[in-house]
Amino acid sequence: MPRHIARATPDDEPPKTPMSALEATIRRKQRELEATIRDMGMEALDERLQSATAMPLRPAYRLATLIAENVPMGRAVLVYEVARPTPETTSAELAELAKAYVQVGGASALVVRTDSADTPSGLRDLFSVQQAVPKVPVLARDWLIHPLQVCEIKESGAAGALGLINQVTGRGTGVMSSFSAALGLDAPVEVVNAKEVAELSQQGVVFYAINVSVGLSVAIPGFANKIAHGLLGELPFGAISLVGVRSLEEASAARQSGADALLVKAELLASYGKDVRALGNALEYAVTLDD
Ligand SMILES: O=C(O)c1ccccc1NCC(=O)[C@H](O)[C@H](O)COP(=O)(O)O
Repeated sequence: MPRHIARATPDDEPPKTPMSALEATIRRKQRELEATIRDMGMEALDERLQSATAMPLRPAYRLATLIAENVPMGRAVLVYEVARPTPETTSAELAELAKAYVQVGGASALVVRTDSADTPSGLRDLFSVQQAVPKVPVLARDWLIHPLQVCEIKESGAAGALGLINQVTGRGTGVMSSFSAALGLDAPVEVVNAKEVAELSQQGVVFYAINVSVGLSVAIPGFANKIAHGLLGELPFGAISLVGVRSLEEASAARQSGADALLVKAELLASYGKDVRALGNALEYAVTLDD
């Protein structure tokens, strides 16, 4: 995705600051949600939000629980991203890929993209994958900006969501985080600096996400690992961490820096093609800590 979207300005107008790709995505998301809420009506929206809180997910916090069980044994939880290999891939094919990741590839949890820019049937994909691997926590990956999205994700049977980004939701992050928690969902909050961690931990946030590709337009070897290492060191005692990794080297470095769970991103999965077993073995080797 390009970092900036260039906008043509007539010669007599002062040049405008280019809209970042993130801003453009969030504006699109806002438009999509506004249309959904307009069709649904405010009353129905209120009812939907209330009934979701009245019936929280059971068991709750499946990913956080899995991490709490594994970390004391010295094991990292590997969360694989189940991405469509081609735009034509169906929900059923995605579910088969998910099964392979769990049964042969060593995934302990999965993430499915639900944004309309990635799939025409995000919530169906999420539902199909969760049905295919009922014992495994499956999370949605989307841009989370409204509680309605959290309800939809819960209603699809998922265990949680990735995509609550403090840089995007700002002062609304606390509300989104506690609403997700009230529904029993895991929704780690993506942070980029120590100030955010300090503010969010004051608000009771305990599960943090680190995306090392954020804001890095120049590929300096080892720089992303240093960022992850620094942020992991800022997390309060007892906090849970999930770090996104794009290579075996990043997986190994994140683990050595103390990451509890790793989001194994589509780039890394794709680099092994169909050899899911080889991928699982390589990852296991990369994240095993020497005594
Ligand atoms: O993308 C990550 O590395 C990541 C790691 C841990 C938890 C969540 C993560 N991503 C969720 C997001 O919503 C991303 O910030 C967003 O999709 C942008 O991702 P990218 O285009 O790969 O920077």
